[in-house]
Amino acid sequence: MSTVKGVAPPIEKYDGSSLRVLIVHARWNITVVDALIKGAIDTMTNEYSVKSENITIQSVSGSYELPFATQRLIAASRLQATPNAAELFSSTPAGEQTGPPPVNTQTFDVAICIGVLIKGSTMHFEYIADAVSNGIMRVGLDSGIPCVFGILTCLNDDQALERAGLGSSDKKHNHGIDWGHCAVELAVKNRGWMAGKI
Ligand SMILES: Nc1c(NC[C@H](O)[C@H](O)[C@H](O)CO)[nH]c(=O)[nH]c1=O
Ligand SMILES: CC(=O)[C@@H](O)COP(=O)(O)O
Repeated sequence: MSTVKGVAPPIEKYDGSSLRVLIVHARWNITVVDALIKGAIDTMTNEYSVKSENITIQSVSGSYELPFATQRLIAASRLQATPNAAELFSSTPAGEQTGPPPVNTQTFDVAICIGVLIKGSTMHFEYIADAVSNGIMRVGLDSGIPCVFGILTCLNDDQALERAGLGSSDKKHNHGIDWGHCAVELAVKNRGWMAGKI
């Protein structure tokens, strides 16, 4: 029997040709992470014309580091985009502001945080999964830049491989593809929302 699980295809054909995308990934479980990154990038470039030169890729050691690194990279990009950005935020240090930027200080339209957690013998997995999911949500809401939750939380190696399209079953599926679709849709919609369009 086929499954009811999964995301419906996007309603529109979004144009990603001017989007700027930040990918921040962990290097833990890198074989799986690499496949997920490839799935996301191929989807964005092949299906939405996102330019590869507009995709910035940065890595950190583990998934726990993803929210912090993403927050700092967004802050750094704003400083780069507007030389006097620090002054625009005046009393608050760069990176600690909440809400959308005041003017034209955004270099990334969307961030995708990619990591793979595989449960071991201790509670390590549970703590990291909880912290990372909350952290990524917080960075998105605080910065006003959508942050895609590209984290696999797997109970064993096989679950991780299947969800990166590397497994041996006929149900294997690369979730990086879904994250690519999700990133473009949210980035394009958010540009409209920021301009007051509903
Ligand atoms: N066990 C996994 C980790 N653990 C490392 C942490 O994310 C972190 O780097 C460390 O605690 C230092 O702060 N990371 C993953 O991405 N995946 C795992 O399965
Ligand atoms: C703190 C660690 O990285 C490690 O002890 C976690 O162990 P496990 O992955 O078996 O839960």
